[in-house]
Order: sequence, then C-alpha cells, then structure tokens
Amino acid sequence: MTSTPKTFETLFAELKAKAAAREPGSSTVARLDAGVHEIGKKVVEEAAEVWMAAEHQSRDEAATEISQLLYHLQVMMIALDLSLEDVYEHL
Ligand SMILES: N=c1c2ncn([C@@H]3O[C@H](COP(=O)(O)OP(=O)(O)OP(=O)(O)O)[C@@H](O)[C@H]3O)c2ncn1[C@@H]1O[C@H](COP(=O)(O)O)[C@@H](O)[C@H]1O
Repeated sequence: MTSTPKTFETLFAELKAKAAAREPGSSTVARLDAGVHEIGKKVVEEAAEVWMAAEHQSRDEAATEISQLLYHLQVMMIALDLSLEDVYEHL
C-alpha cells in the first residue's frame, strides 16, 4: 500500500490534530509546551541551516533543511493559533 505524499496542508492538519489531542510521545506537543521562545530559536536555527545547505551542500540536503524549516514554521503557527488562511492572505 502506498501512502499519500505529505503536503504543507496535510502536515499542518496532522500537527493541529496531534496538538488538540495532546498525543503522547509527539515531539510537536513537546515543542508547543516549550513555548514560543524555544520554537522561535528552532525557526532561526533551521533558517540558518537552509542558508548553509544552499551555499555548501547538495540540492537534496537543502531540500531536507527547507522541509525542517517549514515544519518549525507550522509549529509556530499553531503556537500562535494562526490558521493557514491567516498566513495565505498575506501571500
Ligand atoms: N516533519 C517533521 C519534522 N521536521 C523536522 N522535525 C524536527 O526538527 C528536528 C530538526 O533536526 P535538527 O537537525 O535540528 O535536530 P536536533 O538538533 O536534534 O533538534 P532538536 O530535536 O534537538 O530540536 C528533527 O530532529 C525533528 O525533531 C520534525 N518533526 C516532526 N515532523 C513531522 O511532524 C509530524 C508529527 O510528528 P510528532 O509530533 O513527533 O508525532 C510527523 O509527520 C513528522 O514526520
């Protein structure tokens, strides 16, 4: 059985559901509990890793770092109770 590829939207729905259920063992729940300051540090760390990978590593490594940055941005959105629409309206 093949699984459906994850997208920005499906990952966000998954993270929202885990946060709402306070799923045991979820790293997302732990990051939300740590708070906006800690989430913000991860956003900055992953952004720097995107930059370094873009300049010094492979396209695949850059894609991996970009995926991690997108994840941490989504965690920040949930911490701030922002919806996808709240962000999309500024695109
Ligand atoms: N897509 C991601 C994802 N991207 C990045 N990360 C986290 O961000 C970290 C980034 O890697 P680093 O090299 O910075 O690792 P690190 O320095 O050890 O980071 P820390 O864990 O110490 O903060 C990873 O180790 C993961 O903990 C993610 N954690 C979870 N997801 C997805 O989120 C969903 C929910 O996950 P859980 O909440 O854990 O169930 C699942 O579909 C996961 O695949």
